[in-house]
Formats: sequence, structure tokens, C-alpha cells
Amino acid sequence: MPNNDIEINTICADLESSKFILLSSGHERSEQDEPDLKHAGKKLPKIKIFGTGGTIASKGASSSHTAGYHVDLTIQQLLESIPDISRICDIDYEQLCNVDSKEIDEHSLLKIYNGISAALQTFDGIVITHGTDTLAETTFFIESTIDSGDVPLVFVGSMRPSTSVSADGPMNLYQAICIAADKRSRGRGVLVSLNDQISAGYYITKTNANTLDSFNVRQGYLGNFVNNEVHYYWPPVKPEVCHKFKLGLWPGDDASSKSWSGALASVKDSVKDSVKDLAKDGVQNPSAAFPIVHILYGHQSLSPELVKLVGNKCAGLVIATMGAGSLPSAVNDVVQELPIPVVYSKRSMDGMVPKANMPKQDPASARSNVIASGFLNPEKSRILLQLCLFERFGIAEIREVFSNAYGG
Ligand SMILES: NC(=O)C[C@H](N)C(=O)O
Repeated sequence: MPNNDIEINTICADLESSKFILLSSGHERSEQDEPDLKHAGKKLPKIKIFGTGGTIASKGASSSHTAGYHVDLTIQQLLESIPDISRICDIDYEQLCNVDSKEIDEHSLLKIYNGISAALQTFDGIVITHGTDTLAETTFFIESTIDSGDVPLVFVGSMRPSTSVSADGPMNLYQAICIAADKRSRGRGVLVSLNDQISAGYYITKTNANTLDSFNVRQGYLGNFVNNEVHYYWPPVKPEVCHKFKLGLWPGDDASSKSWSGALASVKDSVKDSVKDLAKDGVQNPSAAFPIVHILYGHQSLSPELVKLVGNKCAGLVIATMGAGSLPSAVNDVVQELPIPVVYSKRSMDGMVPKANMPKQDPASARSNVIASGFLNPEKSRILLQLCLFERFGIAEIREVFSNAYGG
């Protein structure tokens, strides 16, 4: 069958972007292809697709280059590279930003948060394209801050740029849209679709910097996608241990119940600066700014001076400890003198930091500032601590939140 160009009608309000042509799908259709809901007289699900950049939107110098590429494609161009989906869903698309995910910061997170929050009112499923390097941080943040009810939020990226031989982006995107449109994806919260696997955004971690099989999820994959079929291994479920924060609410200035005056002072300063920047960028909800939390990497001869220096420049600190909470005694001593909460995470990919391994402190004391991260890695611990500080939680409440992840 010839591969004719196909016209897709979308539900964009803007006429200019409400149609696009599939220039070259490279895909011959057959009776067994994706279910044709449109011609079965069924109402098509409405799917919103947000573009944020990443390798999936990148071009390299030649078809054999899989490194040294740059972000260059818009979400509209990405959609033009996938097979016709007009028989299974109506789509609307929007570019939120177009960057390598190393550039995703609090501003971009808020744009993604605001985009998803608004789209939840109207759409049956939402797809977000994203670079893979920090994808797990964004999915953790979104699962922790948005209750999407039944609406699936499917994040997708790729490991090869669009220009490479066997680029994985188009298939990954196609699968993500099919997953978002599939009724069986409802009630599962934030999902990640990559390399034919479906995972929970809360648990996923990037474990390989180069291969197509770049993500790993020790809690197990939720399902897979093979030849236009979505398969789930489990009924709908959301991560039980996830603490939900309400970003829209700024609790005001009454910090009377909190014992962390040092941390709160830093929080206030960082909030002031961030609010200015956010307002400049025209981001809605500028009050939702985040306190600064840094991460330090533990190693032999880690300098207590460095820990002190960094600890005095932030509202919270995460340390990737050696083993299950190990740090040199001199570092433990300095940490306990800091006026901020310090989360002990781990540099090992697997396992957890239990609270039994924290340096001995008097839990009743206002100075007991060390918290175990449980199974959360340093980058997820950082986001969780930021959210706790944003909510102006005191040390006991922060501990309680981390205890969901079996730390505390
Ligand atoms: N595979 C990728 O998407 C990596 C890229 N550097 C990014 O995170 O944006």
C-alpha cells in the first residue's frame, strides 16, 4: 500500500495549528492496526500533548550521531513524525518550553504543573514529552503535587535524537499517546512510557546514560506496549507512599507552630527572589516559589568545611551518603550544628537509608535536624524536602513525610 500523506484534524482552537500533515509515517496500514474508534461510532478521547524538549526533540549532525545533538524540533514537528492517530483520539498540542532537561528548573516545573492542572478540566489523557536526564524528577514532582483523578499523565522521551538511524522518539511518542487514550490507563496517576515499557513516574529512575533501556523501576513495570496493544500487569493503582502537596496554597506568614526559624528565614529570602523571576516570566501562580535545597555527594575524605559552607547557603540539604547513611564522623558533627533540615540519602542506586542509621540525636531536641531518606534517591529527596519547606513544615512533619518512604 502506498504511504500517502495523511491529514490529521486536531481540536486546537488556533486554526493555524489545528491541522497538520503526516509527511512520512513509514507505516503501512492493515486491518489489524490500532482500533478504529472513530468508525466504530465511538466518541474519541481528547488528548492534550505538551512539548518541553529533550533528546526526543533533538537533531544531531548526521544519522550516525547519538551524542552532541541539540534541541531543535517543536511538538508539532514531533507529531508529524508519528503514524496517524486520528482514528483513536482527538489531539491538542502546546509547547511549554523547548530545552534539554538539564535546564528544567522550578520555573519550568511550574509551567508543566500549570499546564497539566489546566488541561485536567478538559482532557481525557495528557502526554508530556521531556528529556530523560531529569524526567524522573519531574514525574516525582508532578505525582507529589497533582491529583489527576482518573486522567492518565503520560511522560515520554527518547534516547536517540530524531535524526539518528532507528530513532526511538517517534515510536515512544506514538505509544505514549495510545496509552493516554486507553481506558485501562485511568486511575494510575503519572506514567512513563519508554522503550515499550510502562512505569510509575513516582518510582522510576534513569539508570543508564546511553542505552535505549535507560530507565529502571525496582518496584516493577506496570505494563508494556506491543504491536498497538497496551498490556497492564496490574489493575489501576497509585503509589501508596506518595505525600500529596497542594501548591496553589501559600500558608501565609504565620510560622508560629514551626521550630525552624533559620530555615524559614532562608525560605522567605529565596521565595522573594523566585517570585520576582516568576512574575517576570509571566508564570501564573507566582507565589508558588521554592526554597533552595542543595545536594552534596558523599565520598572518602568529604570535607566538613564544604558541608558547613553549603549548609549555610540553603534552606535544606540532602547528602548522598556512602552505604545506608554513612558519613565521616566530622561531617556528622557539622551537620548537626546546621540550622536547617538535612536529609541523608544514598549514592547506591538500590536499597534504603533507615532512620536507625542516623547519627544519634535527642529526638525531643529542636536541634534534631537529620532525616533519613528511606528509599528515595538524592534528587527525589531534594524535591520532597523543597515541597516540605514550601509548605513550611517543621522538622516533625518533614520526618513524617519521609517516613512514608520508609525513612524519617
Ligand atoms: N535522552 C535525553 O533526553 C537526554 C537529554 N540530555 C535530556 O535530558 O534532555
